[in-house]
Amino acid sequence: MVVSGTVDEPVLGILDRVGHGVDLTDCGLYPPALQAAFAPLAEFIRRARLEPYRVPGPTTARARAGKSRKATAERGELKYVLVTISPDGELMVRFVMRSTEALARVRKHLPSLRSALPNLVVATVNVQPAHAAVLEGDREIVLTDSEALTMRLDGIPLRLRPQSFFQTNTEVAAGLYRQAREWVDDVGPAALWDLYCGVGGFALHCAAPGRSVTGIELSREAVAAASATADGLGLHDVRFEAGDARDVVGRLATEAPEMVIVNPPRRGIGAGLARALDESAVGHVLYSSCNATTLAADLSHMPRLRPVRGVLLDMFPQTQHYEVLLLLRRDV
Ligand SMILES: C[S@@+](CC[C@H](N)C(=O)[O-])C[C@H]1O[C@@H](n2cnc3c(N)ncnc32)[C@H](O)[C@@H]1O
Repeated sequence: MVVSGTVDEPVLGILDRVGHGVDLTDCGLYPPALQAAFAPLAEFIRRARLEPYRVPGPTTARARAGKSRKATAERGELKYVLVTISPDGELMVRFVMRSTEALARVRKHLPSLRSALPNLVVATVNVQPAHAAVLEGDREIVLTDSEALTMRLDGIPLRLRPQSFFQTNTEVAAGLYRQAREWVDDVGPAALWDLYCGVGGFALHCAAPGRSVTGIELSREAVAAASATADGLGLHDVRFEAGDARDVVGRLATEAPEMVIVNPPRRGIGAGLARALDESAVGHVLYSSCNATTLAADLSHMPRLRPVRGVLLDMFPQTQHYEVLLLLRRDV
């Protein structure tokens, strides 16, 4: 939620085209248990005197002439409140602030927030000093004993830490992983790679006796989280490596698994990895994409891998975005 309004009347939601806050706390997208957190969070903002950050407004003629700096000056501290609820009903709340100016007040009043929200297990302050449309900064200050939220999907306790990626819509994510598992089991590979694996959603869902699964992901934190889940479940044939998925190009030529899952960011996997998959001995690719444009571009570099099954998932309801899961099979 973008925080706007005033310290006494904070508005949680989005900014409209002209920068005015729009209250979205009654949006039907939110699960009721998440929605129930908004009023206590607004009360916390009032109590801890967390002044909402104000985007520099449209410049006045005086300001444009350099006669008044005030008209465009940034004010306030609190930019966003990022709220995640786990399927078990636990909350992670991250306050994205311009600086650490209000940190002591956040710490001081946190106990009152915790009594209002007993299901709050992870609370952090993220410092994002830049005036840019960037959701979070590099510095994360954890205020609770716990640093991770357990996202239990189909009995698999995925560990979500602040700054790690998690699919936006947990219920749809569970459906996505179930669909992937079904198609992977139909193919029945003995060796499977999960590229761009994050905290291991696909890899851990697709584990099976006699199947070796390797997840590769850039974020070391996510790899540590995925490995901890695999260890906790006693899945010894599922391992995770920190690295760039595009660097598997060389390995694909010498030790190609029977099947590869890719779930890249919006930019897609790119021509290099797409061509390497196309030219490898990989029999099936499962491509989960949140951007059909880059998916199409990637597919154009994989002419020997034909889409044989596809499903569209409404991962981002009430937006024009969607997730696509495609099963590609090598044309022989
Ligand atoms: C769309 S998310 C998918 C995560 C995971 N598959 C899931 O279901 O939660 C993309 C992931 O790719 C990771 N990533 C981005 N660029 C990468 C790269 N070049 N190599 C490996 N991982 C990358 C990001 O850190 C992020 O976790």
